[in-house]
Amino acid sequence: ACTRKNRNDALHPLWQSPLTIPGGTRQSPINIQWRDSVYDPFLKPLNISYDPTTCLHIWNNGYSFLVEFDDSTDKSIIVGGPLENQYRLKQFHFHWGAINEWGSEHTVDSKFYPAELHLVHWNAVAYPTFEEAVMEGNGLAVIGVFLKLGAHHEGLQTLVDALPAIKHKDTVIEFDVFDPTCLIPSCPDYWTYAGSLTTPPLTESVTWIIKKKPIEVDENQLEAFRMLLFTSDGEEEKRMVDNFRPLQPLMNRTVRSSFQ
Ligand SMILES: COc1ccc2c(ccc[n+]2C(=O)c2ccc(S(N)(=O)=O)cc2)c1
Ligand SMILES: [Zn+2]
Repeated sequence: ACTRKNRNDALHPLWQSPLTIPGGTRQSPINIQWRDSVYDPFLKPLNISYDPTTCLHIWNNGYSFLVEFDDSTDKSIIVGGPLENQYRLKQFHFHWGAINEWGSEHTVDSKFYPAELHLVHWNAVAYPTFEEAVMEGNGLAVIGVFLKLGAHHEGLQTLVDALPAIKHKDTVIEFDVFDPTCLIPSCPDYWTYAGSLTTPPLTESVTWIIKKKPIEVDENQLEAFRMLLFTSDGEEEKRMVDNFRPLQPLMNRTVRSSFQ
């Protein structure tokens, strides 16, 4: 039997750093208790306008796979909702489980979904670079969309077809045109709360916007996520699964809803 020096060996490198931010008061993810969320009539509809040609590439960064966008202009932005001004789309990625019983980062009334999509935007009005925005309380806005097992998702299949080419960590392929709007439910309802990045550097810079309605994907599409690897080509293979952070304490926060 193999002997591990310590438990950390078992953990993906991402989690070998401290899991908690000392003095963290607004960490993510959290459980969203539907009946404790507070309807805010002043929340605006979220306005999403993405230019599909700003899509650059899809890559495996060793903790998820992400599709990155050219964020040097205001061509792909979100505005409205709980946000003070517009935020630029930088990338989207997913978190998922080894089986369909879990995988999402946020939960709703303690229910896990098999996966969760994060569309990451930054406040280019207030800050000159993404790296600076990551360090500021109003620097980032992430739209969270739950994935549930159900019908085949046509838009997602375009991504799924590219995954075999980025099986290993640090592999990347061109991705010329993709409109992530097809991955966002048309139902306008969302919850919103002040939180953090869910991977290091775990900075408390995210306005979370969690869509109430999930999108449906089929078993083959979820299985395609699970054939990705955390590891580089030539290393001992470790399947990329369970890349979600444990739930964090709500502490002194209220989750607001855009719907009654
Ligand atoms: C300043 O150094 C950084 C900054 C950001 C980094 C990062 C490493 C990985 C991911 N990021 C991210 O941008 C990032 C991390 C987590 C998330 S999440 N899962 O949407 O909270 C979104 C984006 C390093
Ligand atoms: Zn994420």
